[in-house]
Amino acid sequence: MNNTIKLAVHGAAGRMGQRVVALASGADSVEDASGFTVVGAIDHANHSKIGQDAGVVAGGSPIDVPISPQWPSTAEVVIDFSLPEALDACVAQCVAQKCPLVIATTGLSEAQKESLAEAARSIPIVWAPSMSLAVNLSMRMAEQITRALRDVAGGVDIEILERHHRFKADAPSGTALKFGELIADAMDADEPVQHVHGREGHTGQRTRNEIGYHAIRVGDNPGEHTIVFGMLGERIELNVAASNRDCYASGALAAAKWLMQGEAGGPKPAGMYNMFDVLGMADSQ
Ligand SMILES: NC(=O)C1=CN([C@@H]2O[C@H](COP(=O)(O)OP(=O)(O)OC[C@H]3O[C@@H](n4cnc5c(N)ncnc54)[C@H](O)[C@@H]3O)[C@@H](O)[C@H]2O)C=CC1
Ligand SMILES: O=C(O)C1=N[C@H](C(=O)O)C[C@H](O)C1
Repeated sequence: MNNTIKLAVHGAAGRMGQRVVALASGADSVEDASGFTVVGAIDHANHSKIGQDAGVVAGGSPIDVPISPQWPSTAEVVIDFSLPEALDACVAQCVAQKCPLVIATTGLSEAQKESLAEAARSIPIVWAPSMSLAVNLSMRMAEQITRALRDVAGGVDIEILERHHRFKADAPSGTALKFGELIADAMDADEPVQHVHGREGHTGQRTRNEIGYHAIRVGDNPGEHTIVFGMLGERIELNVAASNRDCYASGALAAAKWLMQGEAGGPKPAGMYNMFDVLGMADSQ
């Protein structure tokens, strides 16, 4: 009897989708990736790889699952690495099939975030802009540093630098925005925090109440974030960088597995979860 988790990958022909398919189908031996069977490899109907074996597209052996726009009826959990414009249909399908969902796609609109919250009333969803352990740990560290420096004499200027590959479609990264959101909360400022995206021209002096964001697009960088805490006379730079995409793929697989491990033996109850929940860092602020 096959007790593996039946997984469908949405955006399966993309850079990330390929790595999820490769790890989940055992092309490399990664602990978080064991115990899955890929039953669906979904991509856009016009993608040039439609009809090709998803395992081969991902650079491995055939797995007998074609890249297809069709949703398999057998999927028990779905991992999405696609595009904002593809996400609504994916969420609707998962709600219709009552299928737990891991959402990794970034660059969502406010309306999409609201419909995710609505969907999470009927299915369990893990939604996070970074599935990486190191990034999520760094987010907790950034919160701590922010709190520790909150009352430092002379103040602290916090700027977020992110570097990604030239193909990335959204800026700043979802991860940079999440760092900023968490840091803004930890600043606990009297005035609303201003989120300033890049600077040009006669900007005037930097205010104390802002977080700056700078998006760098270079070559094949799989993702790097640096949080600069600049004071008068010294600074801290918190840097977290991926060497390749497998930190995100294995994190997404860990999230899918976590969703399938509810207390009653089935999936987790409907609700919106994030990687802090998956990694056991929800209370470690
Ligand atoms: N949360 C995380 O840890 C990470 C999130 N990401 C995010 O994941 C997303 C995908 O990233 P990449 O794989 O680099 O992009 P990509 O462009 O290589 O892949 C996206 C895939 O989605 C497919 N797609 C487009 N429309 C579709 C539709 N209607 N139905 C099904 N599939 C469709 C595309 O054909 C493509 O194969 C981005 O938003 C990126 O920011 C990327 C890495 C890590
Ligand atoms: O597009 C990418 O590549 C990545 N996107 C995510 C983001 O926008 O934060 C996560 C990771 O940094 C890689």
